[in-house]
Amino acid sequence: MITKQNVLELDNNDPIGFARDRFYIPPGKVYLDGNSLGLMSHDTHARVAEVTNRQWGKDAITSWNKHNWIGLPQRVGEKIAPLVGAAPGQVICCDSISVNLFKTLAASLTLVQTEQPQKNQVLSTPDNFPTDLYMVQGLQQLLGQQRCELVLEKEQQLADAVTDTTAVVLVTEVNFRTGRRLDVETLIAKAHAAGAMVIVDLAHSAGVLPVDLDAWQADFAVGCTYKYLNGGPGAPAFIYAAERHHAKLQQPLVGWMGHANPFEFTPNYSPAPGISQFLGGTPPVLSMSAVDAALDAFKDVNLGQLRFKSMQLSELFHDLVVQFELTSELTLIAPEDRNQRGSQLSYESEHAYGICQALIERDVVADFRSPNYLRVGFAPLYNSFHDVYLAVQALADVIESKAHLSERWQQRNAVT
Ligand SMILES: Cc1ncc(COP(=O)(O)O)c(C=O)c1O
Ligand SMILES: Nc1c(O)cccc1C(=O)C[C@H](N)C(=O)O
Repeated sequence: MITKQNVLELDNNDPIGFARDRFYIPPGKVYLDGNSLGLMSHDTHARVAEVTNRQWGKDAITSWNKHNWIGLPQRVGEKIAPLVGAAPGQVICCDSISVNLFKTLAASLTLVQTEQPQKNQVLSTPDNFPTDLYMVQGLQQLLGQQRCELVLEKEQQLADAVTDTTAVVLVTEVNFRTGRRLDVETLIAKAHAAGAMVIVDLAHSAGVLPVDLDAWQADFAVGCTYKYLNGGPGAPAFIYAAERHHAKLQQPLVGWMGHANPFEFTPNYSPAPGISQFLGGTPPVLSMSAVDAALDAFKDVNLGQLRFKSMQLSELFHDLVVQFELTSELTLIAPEDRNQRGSQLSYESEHAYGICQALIERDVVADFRSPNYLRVGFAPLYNSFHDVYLAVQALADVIESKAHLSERWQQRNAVT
């Protein structure tokens, strides 16, 4: 039997508990939606004020040099790099995951097909996040099936589905619906043995799992900064490209910021060396500055301890769900083994939307994913064990009072 006292002890003994004070916690709320939008840190709030008040407000255009706005994509990329196991010079902050997928898909197809023109398939999973699949479909339309054909295989059979015609494997480490974490390292080894490249989507990994791109020998990776990196709504994404590919890189969205000498304004494109050639247009200075400041919340936080706490949080949540006897309404679809999960739990329920809305009414923020999943995200930087206790208490209250069955939940919001 888990008691409130046990839970408070976990908080008292939490070696990274100090990080919670770095964030604005919405007053009176338990926020378990950092897997969709991370919370704002005090540093981020202060930086946005500084950038608008002083940099833009007073120094205006001189800030490109004076405050090094122009170097933000590289600077922020270098700050993300240690969180994803990348040595310097391989990560840059820019665009959205979707746009970065387009660039890395095109670049990897070109690299593979230069040596092995018969390889035309991009292998992925039907339950990948839709934008990942749409980007391949768009490229397939543009390049034709001879150069790009999307092939889908079940997540757990992905490694065995790599064939002679596989050019690129596009994999998301943590499934956004189920929270299942894939063994990306083994997948990369299998793909490489067959002469294919791998692009890893780290949307639900960066800032919460110990990602090791260099050690895994990943070819490319993409990720967002608005979830566990807490960069803010619509914050720019990042790209990783392994250094061994830099000399031969070719990506189609060549913009002036990715030029070797953008301020020479020459008519012909010549790529900047290294990772910078993935840049397209002008960086979004306000939101990229927010990301820059948000990353300081990881200062002195050990990533192993972060992962351990994330697993403890999800385990505590589910143990309490079992203790409160809620499993007849909620079926766990995340793996039972906490090692095989990212930092979220997902439950299937006929009434998942109503449960989610009734929870929000009780100041517990989780989210719903179609058709009938309740997702609960754990952000170990700022979530406490007590948060989890309060959340499951509220969940028990929803189910006991049948608040989830209210007519009011017949109509769904546009964004869930
Ligand atoms: C796995 C995954 N990839 C991509 C995205 C979307 O990427 P973006 O909106 O930054 O293009 C999301 C969620 O927003 C996601 O969960
Ligand atoms: N990126 C989002 C957005 O711009 C609005 C609302 C939600 C999101 C999301 O994070 C979706 C998300 N990737 C997911 O895991 O469901």
